[in-house]
Amino acid sequence: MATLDLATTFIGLLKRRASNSRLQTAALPLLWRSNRARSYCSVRASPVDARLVLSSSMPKRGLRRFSAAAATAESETSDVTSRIPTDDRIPATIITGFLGSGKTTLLNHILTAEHGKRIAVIENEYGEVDIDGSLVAAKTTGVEDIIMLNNGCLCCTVRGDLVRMIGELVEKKKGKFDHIVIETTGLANPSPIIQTFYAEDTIFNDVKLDGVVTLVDSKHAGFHLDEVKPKGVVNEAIEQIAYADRIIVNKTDLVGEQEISSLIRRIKTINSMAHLKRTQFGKVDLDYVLGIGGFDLERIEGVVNDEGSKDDHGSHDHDHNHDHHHHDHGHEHEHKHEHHHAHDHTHDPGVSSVSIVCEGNLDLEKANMWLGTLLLERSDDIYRMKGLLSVEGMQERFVFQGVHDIFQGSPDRPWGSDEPRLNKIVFIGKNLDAETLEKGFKACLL
Ligand SMILES: Nc1nc2c(ncn2[C@@H]2O[C@H](COP(=O)(O)OP(=O)(O)OP(=O)(O)O)[C@@H](O)[C@H]2O)c(=O)[nH]1
Repeated sequence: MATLDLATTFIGLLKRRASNSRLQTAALPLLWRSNRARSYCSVRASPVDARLVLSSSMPKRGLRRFSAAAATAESETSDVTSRIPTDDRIPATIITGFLGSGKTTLLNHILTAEHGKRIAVIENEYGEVDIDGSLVAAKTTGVEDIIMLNNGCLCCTVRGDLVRMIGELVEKKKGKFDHIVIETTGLANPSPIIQTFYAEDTIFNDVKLDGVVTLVDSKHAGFHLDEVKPKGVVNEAIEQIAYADRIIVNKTDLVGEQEISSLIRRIKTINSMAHLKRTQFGKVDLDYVLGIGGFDLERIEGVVNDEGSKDDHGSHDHDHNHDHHHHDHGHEHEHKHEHHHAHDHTHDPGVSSVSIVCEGNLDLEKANMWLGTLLLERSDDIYRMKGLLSVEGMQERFVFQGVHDIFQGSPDRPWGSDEPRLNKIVFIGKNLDAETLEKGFKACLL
């Protein structure tokens, strides 16, 4: 057992491995209480605060993350009401979506639109040699650099290339571009690409993941979502939706309203966090896809409050007058139910969203234990999560977000005097059981 300074907001957790069973009993310092007299970077766990129980095999990755975050924090002045340090790293957007869904069309739209941003593009066209046809727009606007990765798929064989290329971009051209856009192949699973932004110091220190934008082909998506894959093989179409911050339901000119509505309902079952828009030829406002802060703690509130992905056609009749209790429970089940009946095969991808909204104060140690254990045991299955918590004795709200075993959390602004202390969490993942999650959460309430 050890107590550590809590100067970090990033803690990588070791994935559970059969040979590491002792980790299963370890809890990690996910939540921590702030202290007004202390600066962001010197918040320390005292015996009455989160007690950190660390296994001797605390992953090196986690410790590296610790120092990287602390280095950022050191330059910050101490201001408890804005604990989250300013992040001036270069934002990067991942554009993903199934084959032919309109990724390059969106990229061209981004590159030709007036936004004043200097954009570096990394395009992963598996097996393609000639890019001229696909990137016409590149020649016409302020594109700083186009890098092709065409000897494999970003999520599999060329991750090292991605790291190297981003490293080179930063080293040689820092200050010459404002944003990086990465277009993946249609068969890419976004997860390893997302994790690269946290796992590699060379990227993490200079570049931050801004968001994952997923294109969905209105006409063909249903077919791909239904596809039954061999055991252990992911359905990329589902994964691409599950990890998204923004979903663009494209090619709406090719199908009728009923088909679109049904697809959107299905998408929301998988990912209730992402905002969603219907488009033709990827025509969206640029601020819908760039500068979205999908992984920023400051923006968690927008997501958990809007939760129930926004559809600009307003077809989502989410009940905003919820009773702060069991918020989305019925909603999720309703969709799951619908899903099972809509398809009469045995395939159940089991990727869904679960939300918990509940008023009350959390016991810090119990909440740490619950979340820590959940991540140690289920981090492979929990694709993304975001939350805003009310911790007993903490004046500020505690916000967090995570992607698999990467967890980022911090107190943000103080609770208002009349503000109900509402906890809100959204999980997206595989085989999530809403009741178990809710029960576990409620057991942490005082
Ligand atoms: N009808 C219609 N066609 C579209 C729309 N958006 C894109 N397309 C066309 O669909 C085709 C595929 O679009 P791309 O942008 O190349 O799709 P992609 O996702 O980059 O394709 P891959 O790189 O092969 O995965 C092109 O011929 C586009 O012109 C749309 O909204 N409606």
